[in-house]
Amino acid sequence: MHIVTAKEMYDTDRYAMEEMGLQGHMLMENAGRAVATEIEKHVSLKDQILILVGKGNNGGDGFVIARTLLQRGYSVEVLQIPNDEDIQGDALTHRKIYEAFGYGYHTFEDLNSLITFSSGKNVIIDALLGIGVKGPLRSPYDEIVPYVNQLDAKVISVDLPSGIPADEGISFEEAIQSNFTIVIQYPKVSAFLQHTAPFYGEWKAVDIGLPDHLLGKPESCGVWTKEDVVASLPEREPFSHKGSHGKGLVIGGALQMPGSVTMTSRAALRAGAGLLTVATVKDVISILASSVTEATFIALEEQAGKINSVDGIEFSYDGVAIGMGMGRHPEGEELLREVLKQAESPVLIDADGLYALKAYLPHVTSRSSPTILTPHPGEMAHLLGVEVPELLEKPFQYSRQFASRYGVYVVLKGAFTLVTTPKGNQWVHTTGNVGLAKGGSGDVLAGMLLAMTMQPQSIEEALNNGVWLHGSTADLLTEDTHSTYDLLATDLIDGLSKTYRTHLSE
Ligand SMILES: NC(=O)C1=CN([C@@H]2O[C@H](COP(=O)(O)OP(=O)(O)OC[C@H]3O[C@@H](n4cnc5c(N)ncnc54)[C@H](O)[C@@H]3O)[C@@H](O)[C@H]2O)[C@@H](O)CC1
Ligand SMILES: Nc1ncnc2c1ncn2[C@@H]1O[C@H](COP(=O)(O)OP(=O)(O)O)[C@@H](O)[C@H]1O
Ligand SMILES: [K+]
Repeated sequence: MHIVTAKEMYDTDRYAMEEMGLQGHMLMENAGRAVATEIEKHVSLKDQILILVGKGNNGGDGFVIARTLLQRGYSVEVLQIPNDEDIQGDALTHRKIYEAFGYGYHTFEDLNSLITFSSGKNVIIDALLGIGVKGPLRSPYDEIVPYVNQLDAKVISVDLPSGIPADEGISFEEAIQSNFTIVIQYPKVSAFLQHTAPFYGEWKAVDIGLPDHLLGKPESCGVWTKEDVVASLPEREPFSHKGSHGKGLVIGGALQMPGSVTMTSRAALRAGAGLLTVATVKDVISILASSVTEATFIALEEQAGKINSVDGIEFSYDGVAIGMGMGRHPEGEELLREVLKQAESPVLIDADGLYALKAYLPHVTSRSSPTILTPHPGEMAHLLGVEVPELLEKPFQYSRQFASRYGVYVVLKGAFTLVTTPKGNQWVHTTGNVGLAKGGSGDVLAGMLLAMTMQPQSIEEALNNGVWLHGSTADLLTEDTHSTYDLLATDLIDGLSKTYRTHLSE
């Protein structure tokens, strides 16, 4: 499923109108009817519905929705916010059609009109502003929005909650807090930003008949879905052997932190790695050996319980993951450099490895094999040299620039984990839940991703399939045997079996 900016939506729209003859009022008819059909799933004939109509095309959708719902027997009133002469173009066409059906509307004079017409309504349809919103809300929207937000009614927004910009990096002051948003054709970027997504409530996209190729480019920014996983995750070949399923190496762990590397290793094996070696300090091996019985070990030189060097490792692996529980110490930088120089396989860098990476970053571009970084926002902000809130304002832009500058894959973790390829393709993940916000979840993800990168699929597919499996496992477990309070990272490792069996064995 594509994710679009306002400009991409307008460009697609223009192309459909100018090149394909899908005129604006036809698109608006499609949009309004599709939205009305979706609204029907959330309301009943007993509900009292008020549709708030703004000045632009979002308001135009409102007139189509009103006509469609009235024709289907619902109790609907319309409050048009601008004066009559300010409704123009396709929106005016649809108001005329609406009136030709014999339906009427009220016009907003001051806040009292809203107080009067919202009284007794238990559903408000927000068709005030769409992707054309610019700057802070102006009068009278700056009064209307807070009033709607304090009403005790179900609020359903059309396309996006009014006041929320479509794109990232745009500040806003107030916006409609929706219960449900019916997105027109493609979700907009703001549906996936930590500070704007909550305004949407739940959302669903409806098809208004724009063919996919209209965006004029191959799909390069979208939501990675179960269908994508099913289409790209390779099946196990009946005659394959352990070597065909990838020989992985995990470098990490310190005497003070034996747990993370344990979780990474077990997760890698559960996710499908054929063979796994853990290179760590001696004391960690004695702890690990009993819980990761399938792995082999390399004892590395150490200082004060931390890995000091990677001497003794022969880099003949299909994939390497480094950094989990390694600790932060000056030697970390040197040993990471060695790994990046010597390993001819994909190298995934996580956690403490990311802190050791910063000085070496400019040299990463010279690697001929993929380099994968899996930062959470704090680690990513450190690599970028910006503050976390600044990063979260524009995660798409920051990730894209960073991935292309250094030629790396970036898995920016969070509630909407964002995978970016060096070419700039971006995939958002909506699986996973707050149960994952607990130490260790990231270590488990690193192991799953390591296993995935060693299977016969592209790195782009591997990372996306791994993130999807990780999030879906959390979702399955919290639907069933666990809650978002008690879920442990180790539960994810064992729960992975359920995800594979439930989703991927049909
Ligand atoms: N393919 C498409 O793009 C389609 C889009 N449609 C709808 O059209 C919408 C976009 O239409 P428009 O471009 O007319 O944009 P809007 O409906 O968002 O309206 C923009 C207008 O609102 C006013 N406005 C902007 N910012 C404001 C602020 N801060 N305070 C107060 N008033 C403000 C301005 O008068 C501006 O011209 C979409 O969100 C969608 O709902 C559908 O009708 C059909 C197809
Ligand atoms: N609120 C949330 N909703 C969904 N997923 C989350 C949430 N918080 C964290 N996660 C996921 O949990 C993992 C946490 O990783 P990370 O921050 O590296 O933790 P740690 O290193 O402590 O294990 C990531 O995969 C992230 O996407
Ligand atoms: K809206």
